[in-house]
Amino acid sequence: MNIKIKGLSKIYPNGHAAIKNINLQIGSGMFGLLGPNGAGKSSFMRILVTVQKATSGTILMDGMDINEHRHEIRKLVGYLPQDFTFFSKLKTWEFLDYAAQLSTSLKRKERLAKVDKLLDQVGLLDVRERMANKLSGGMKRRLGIAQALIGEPRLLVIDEPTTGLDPEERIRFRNILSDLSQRDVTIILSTHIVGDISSTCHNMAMLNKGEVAFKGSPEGMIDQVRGHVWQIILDDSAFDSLKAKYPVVSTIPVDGKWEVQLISNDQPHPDAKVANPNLEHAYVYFMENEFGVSLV
Ligand SMILES: Nc1ncnc2c1ncn2[C@@H]1O[C@H](COP(=O)(O)OP(=O)(O)OP(=O)(O)O)[C@@H](O)[C@H]1O
Repeated sequence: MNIKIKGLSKIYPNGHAAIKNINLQIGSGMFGLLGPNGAGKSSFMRILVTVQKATSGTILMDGMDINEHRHEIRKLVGYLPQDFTFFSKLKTWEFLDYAAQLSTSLKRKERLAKVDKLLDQVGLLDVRERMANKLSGGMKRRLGIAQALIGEPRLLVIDEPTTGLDPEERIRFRNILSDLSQRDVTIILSTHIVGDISSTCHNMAMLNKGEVAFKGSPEGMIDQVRGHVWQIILDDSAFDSLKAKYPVVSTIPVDGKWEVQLISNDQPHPDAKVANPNLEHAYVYFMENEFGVSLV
């Protein structure tokens, strides 16, 4: 699916501008939307899946205006919201079968075959008889993905799927997403976890305070910070004085001192050496306003 977003803004009735003049183009494959809590990711995604309307701007999905073709577009979209909840009295397979009845016109036998195929795909076939509300947090998210996929959407929108998952479940979830992205489907994944993006997405945007702070590839975002990440070993007092001035991205205790990585336009200390940047560094760099330091 080809999505063109032009001049998109959302102002809530209380006057809060949650998203401001967003312009983006999103093609097939996995697209990551990175940003801190409150950046406007959920507002943006709810507009994309037609759950709420923008205040201004346009979205074209394969040339169809989202406001004029809401009904058709809903059939093309699968959505896993951040606060996805379950019907407590349904078994795992029953829950998915219920979702299938809502979003497909398949006959019972085909439907049940599809339910089991999807449960297998997300690694839940072994627990198909378990009550859905008794699944672990990670399993619930995977069932959420299965329900979003059941109608064979061309666009899959997933809001903060890995928040609160343990590292093993997070990796498992990322692997499921990577498998999905091999198909001809557009997946938009929102997250505040940098690792979700670096391990799954070739294209991305970073939102900060409702605005697009960066759009491009993760490598492109890392390139922007090259030469601005510095590494240095400091004692307690030197560390205290530098951390008051510069955004610190990592600290490792080494022999009673600190190995520190920080972001600065200029060499922050005579002993500081330029370090190799990663996406985490770039994220901090593009959040510079949070630190009141102008780095770009
Ligand atoms: N219905 C609403 N009325 C007023 N303000 C809202 C409403 N919904 C969201 N906001 C505000 O808009 C901003 C963006 O919220 P949004 O949920 O879109 O951000 P987010 O990036 O998804 O963050 P989070 O991960 O914390 O949900 C926040 O400041 C939020 O408080």
